[in-house]
Amino acid sequence: MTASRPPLCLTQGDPSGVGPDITLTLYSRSRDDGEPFLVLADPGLLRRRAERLGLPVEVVEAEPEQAAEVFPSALPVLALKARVAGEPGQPDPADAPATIESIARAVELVHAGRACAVVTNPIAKSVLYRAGFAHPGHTEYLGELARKLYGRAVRPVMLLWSRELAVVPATIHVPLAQVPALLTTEDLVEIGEIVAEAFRRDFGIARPRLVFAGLNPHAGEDGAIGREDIEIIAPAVARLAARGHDVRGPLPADTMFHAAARETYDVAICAYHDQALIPIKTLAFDSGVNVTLGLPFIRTSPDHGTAFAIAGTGAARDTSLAEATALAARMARARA
Ligand SMILES: NC(=O)C1=CN([C@@H]2O[C@H](COP(=O)(O)OP(=O)(O)OC[C@H]3O[C@@H](n4cnc5c(N)ncnc54)[C@H](O)[C@@H]3O)[C@@H](O)[C@H]2O)C=CC1
Ligand SMILES: NCC(=O)COP(=O)(O)O
Repeated sequence: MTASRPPLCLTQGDPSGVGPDITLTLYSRSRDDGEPFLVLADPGLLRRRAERLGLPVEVVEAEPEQAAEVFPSALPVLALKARVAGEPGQPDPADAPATIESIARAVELVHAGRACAVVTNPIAKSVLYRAGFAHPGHTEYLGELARKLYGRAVRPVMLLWSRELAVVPATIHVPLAQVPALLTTEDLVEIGEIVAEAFRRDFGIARPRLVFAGLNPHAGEDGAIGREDIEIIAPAVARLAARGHDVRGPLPADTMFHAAARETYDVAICAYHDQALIPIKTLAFDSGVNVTLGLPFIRTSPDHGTAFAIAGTGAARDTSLAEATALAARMARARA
């Protein structure tokens, strides 16, 4: 950790999910030598959950500037305006305003230079939708917040990163039936540029090796099983190659994720959510990190969701959150 760098800012996530559990667990085991963080949450929620889990964690209200000093002895929490019920496993749309407030204020803190990165805890999209939340997920909401606060166009791109595999879904939280119409050559080129720049800047890879997955079985089998691979994805690959990128594709998605194939690239850009997330969650569920590229600030998150069934039981592993905080700190160092 660097004393002069502002702290990481963790959001509350859905208060009925495992976010409080993994935050408290990570704090318990990293307070002595870990990267200091501040949590934007209802302090009462964290106190109740710590007691339930039997974790001897003192929760102290603090400003971001006090976080590094407080961290070794107590969990620093910047209190939300809203209080939450946060009953483990019983999500309540009435708690949604606090969940949303936490995300929005975390972005305000990084914008003001009071936090070095946003690390989000999991939200349940359907619970927020029921409360009127108009964004598909964090990724899109963070893009909207960034546009407003920073006053410029932002194209948020979802990256799921692990030591085993890194993947980017070109389309994210959309119905599968809409995917072919949403894939455009221009958008894929823009995503490829954003991904290549991020791997250079944040991951220290001078010339990242990009591959694109095909949309159709066998990448369309020369057009016999769908033409999107030829008409949309291949031209994007050609355009990126012409700009000097190390890029291949479209590759048949069924044969590009085995061990030897993964050695040949740094990041796979996939056509849709599950094409990208199934391989990484199979290989690295406990250590995968969700990163939003293309934002004017750093955002990471554990790759898993709210896991309501195990919230408050002590069964939630904090390993993915630990990787998310470590990666956010690494990115902050790379950008310093
Ligand atoms: N970044 C985010 O905010 C994300 C949010 N979600 C949301 O989470 C909700 C639930 O989604 P699911 O598909 O059920 O996925 P999930 O990741 O919450 O759970 C899938 C399985 O993994 C287990 N699991 C998850 N995290 C774990 C942990 N830390 N330790 C041990 N076991 C763990 C769960 O108990 C369950 O068996 C959805 O509403 C979805 O929108 C899902 C993914 C990411
Ligand atoms: N499956 C990934 C996921 O749902 C996370 O999305 P986001 O909330 O980070 O946009």
